[in-house]
Amino acid sequence: MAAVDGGEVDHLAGERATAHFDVDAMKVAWAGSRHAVEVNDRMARLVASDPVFRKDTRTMLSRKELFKDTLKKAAHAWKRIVELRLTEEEANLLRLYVDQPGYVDLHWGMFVPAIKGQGTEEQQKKWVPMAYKFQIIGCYAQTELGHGSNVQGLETTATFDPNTDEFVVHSPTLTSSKWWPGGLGKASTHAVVYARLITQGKDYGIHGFIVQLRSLDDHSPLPGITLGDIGGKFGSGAYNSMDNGVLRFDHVRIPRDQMLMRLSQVTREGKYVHSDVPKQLLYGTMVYVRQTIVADASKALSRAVCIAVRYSAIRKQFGSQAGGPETQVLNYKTQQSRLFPLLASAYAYRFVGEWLKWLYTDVMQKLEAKDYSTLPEAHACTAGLKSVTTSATADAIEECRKLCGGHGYLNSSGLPELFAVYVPACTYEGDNVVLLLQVARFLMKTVSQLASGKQPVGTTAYMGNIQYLMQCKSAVNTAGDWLNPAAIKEVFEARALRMAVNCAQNISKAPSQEEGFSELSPDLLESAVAHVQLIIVTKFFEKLQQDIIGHGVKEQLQNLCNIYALFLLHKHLGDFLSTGCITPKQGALANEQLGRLYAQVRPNAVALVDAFDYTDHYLSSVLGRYDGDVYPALYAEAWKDPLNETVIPDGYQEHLRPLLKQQLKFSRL
Ligand SMILES: CCCCCCCCCCCCCCCCCCCC(=O)SCCNC(=O)CCNC(=O)[C@H](O)C(C)(C)COP(=O)(O)OP(=O)(O)OC[C@H]1O[C@@H](n2cnc3c(N)ncnc32)[C@H](O)[C@@H]1OP(=O)(O)O
Ligand SMILES: Cc1cc2nc3c(=O)[nH]c(=O)nc-3n(C[C@H](O)[C@H](O)[C@H](O)COP(=O)(O)OP(=O)(O)OC[C@H]3O[C@@H](n4cnc5c(N)ncnc54)[C@H](O)[C@@H]3O)c2cc1C
Repeated sequence: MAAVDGGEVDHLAGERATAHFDVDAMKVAWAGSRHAVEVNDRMARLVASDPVFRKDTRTMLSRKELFKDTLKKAAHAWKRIVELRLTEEEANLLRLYVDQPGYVDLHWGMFVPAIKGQGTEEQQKKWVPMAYKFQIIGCYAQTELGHGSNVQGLETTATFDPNTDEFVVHSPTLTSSKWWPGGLGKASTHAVVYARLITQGKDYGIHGFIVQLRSLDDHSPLPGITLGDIGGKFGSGAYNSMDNGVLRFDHVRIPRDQMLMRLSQVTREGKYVHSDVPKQLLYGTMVYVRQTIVADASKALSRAVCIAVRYSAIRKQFGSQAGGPETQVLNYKTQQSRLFPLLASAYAYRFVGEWLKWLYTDVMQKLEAKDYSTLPEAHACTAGLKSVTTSATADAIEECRKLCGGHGYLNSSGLPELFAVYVPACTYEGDNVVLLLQVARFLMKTVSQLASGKQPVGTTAYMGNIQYLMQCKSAVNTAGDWLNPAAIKEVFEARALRMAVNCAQNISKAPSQEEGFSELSPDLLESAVAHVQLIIVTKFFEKLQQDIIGHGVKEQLQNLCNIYALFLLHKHLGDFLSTGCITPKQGALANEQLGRLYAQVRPNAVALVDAFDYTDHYLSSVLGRYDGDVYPALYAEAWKDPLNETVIPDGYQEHLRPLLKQQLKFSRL
């Protein structure tokens, strides 16, 4: 049992008893291995049992209190990591379960990877150990007030001065102020700063530099540096624990060797030298983080779905004819058709995230061997999957809130905070529309190369089957035919290819490629989404080909995979019909099959969310409690609100009493 802090009575026991599969084996399938289940469980319990990591009053804290609490938790987490000599894997999980965004996320998630990816061996030797020991705290300072998406438009300058062998870092305009970097506002001592490199009078574009921002003695900003927090953000608690910051430089000097020089160098004389590597490797840290964001999407989504499924099994409304029991809302077909596709999506994102991690590692190994051929594919996959999974997850968390009715709107449900903390994922690390346009660009390039006979590889390999896919018609005849993976794959491939080819044909009619791309960009977005959804569906099918152990586990995953695919088909029916991949009748059959699959998931729903193995501490939701004892928890939680600290509210004497005593008379009455 995962819940370390659940009650004694299991109100969901009846639901758990109806499951047709081995939940422990499903935990292994979800986590990836038995080892992963064990280490996740151990770290989650470690956090849940430590009073410093409590978070039940987080949404009631002021910004200052919340920030201080975040500093305390980060320091305590580090203390525990050192005391217990945790491995890197354990430490990362411990931080995950602490579950409060803070400067450490950017320190480990971007500052260290940026130095590792873009620094020379010598630079790594100097900076990485200091960062690993927390002798310095770093952040990733790229975005500016005036430019975020358009990285080439950044204005901060780093001008080489050969007289002193230094770069002079400067913010020439208001819009060049660094704006947004997490951890910058109050915590970081250092940053990887992206600035235009100018040497010998020439602008060589954006490069990364390590810049010290604050004194290591008293934490005050160094001379020439202006620093602050950019202000409160969406929602209570949530991302306000993070000190997203503003930074300005007034001719700040740094040694030449603090330019990250793995990709290009400036010599002592000021000569610019570019290595024989693609310049896009400068964006490598973003590719790395996008890949981790896809894995995070399944975490956030599964968390919301776990709350909504458990609560929907407890919540009863209507249905009693002659004094009998009311209906669990989970039994309503509408609830199922809204909730089960989200459950299926959580599993789909988990497996595609696993695959993306593999792809990223594979590409990195190839890059080490100077093989850059898979870089465009890695960029397109990370950008596309980041975009599709975060957009769907943000929408899904809000849907789960609605699925929980009125109580979902209470902070104690955990859903408002989860939504507020998650929704910026659609923007940070690349705005989702901007990223999809990158995928579309990649697809248009691939389509244009088909004519020259170039065989596409990787996730676009299906495009090589153009002769067939442009004219095939689905052979589905009955609802049951939609359970055939080949039938599903064929229509998803045909839809994606036909949408891409349509776009390419329409672009070619425009006066220029650029104008055509711009004019067609709404269609290009849809084409990119179709391609990315195909990847997710394909990777789910591939997962099912692997050795999956445990009674009934594979059958459940097959159902979820079919639900994910057929739900998408139903949602994007217009695409499938307008491209002629299926007929209206076949669309209706898919929907019929979807209803049957929901019925099969129903008795397994609670067990399928139990397989996520979340503690009550991590879920932090009275509605999602493992024991299902929702009502006493909701009732008790209300009394913790600061408004209930006194029976008579503050302000009664000044504002309520005079009103009630009619001391202020309305002259016309
Ligand atoms: C209960 C509640 C509590 C819950 C708590 C939960 C706790 C959770 C913890 C949460 C912690 C969160 C931690 C995450 C922190 C978030 C961190 C966010 C950090 C940031 O946002 S950093 C800033 C990121 N910025 C961006 O992403 C900018 C986006 N813009 C770009 O990437 C580029 O500028 C863009 C759009 C790609 C355009 O670049 P440009 O140079 O103009 O390129 P072109 O379009 O002209 O393309 C040229 C060529 O390059 C190829 N290309 C582009 N990018 C890449 C790449 N990355 N890799 C490889 N190749 C690339 C492109 O395809 C073109 O190729 P061609 O062959 O066509 O020429
Ligand atoms: C919570 C949070 C944390 C962040 N952390 C960091 C950090 O640690 N470090 C850091 O450097 N940055 C950080 N950022 C900044 C973040 O990376 C940028 O905000 C993000 O890349 C989007 O850029 P933008 O703000 O310039 O949006 P804009 O590009 O200005 O987007 C505005 C609108 O324009 C549209 N748009 C833009 N370009 C195009 C186009 N070519 N075609 C069509 N539509 C377009 C977008 O879709 C969007 O609708 C963070 C942001 C947030 C919200």
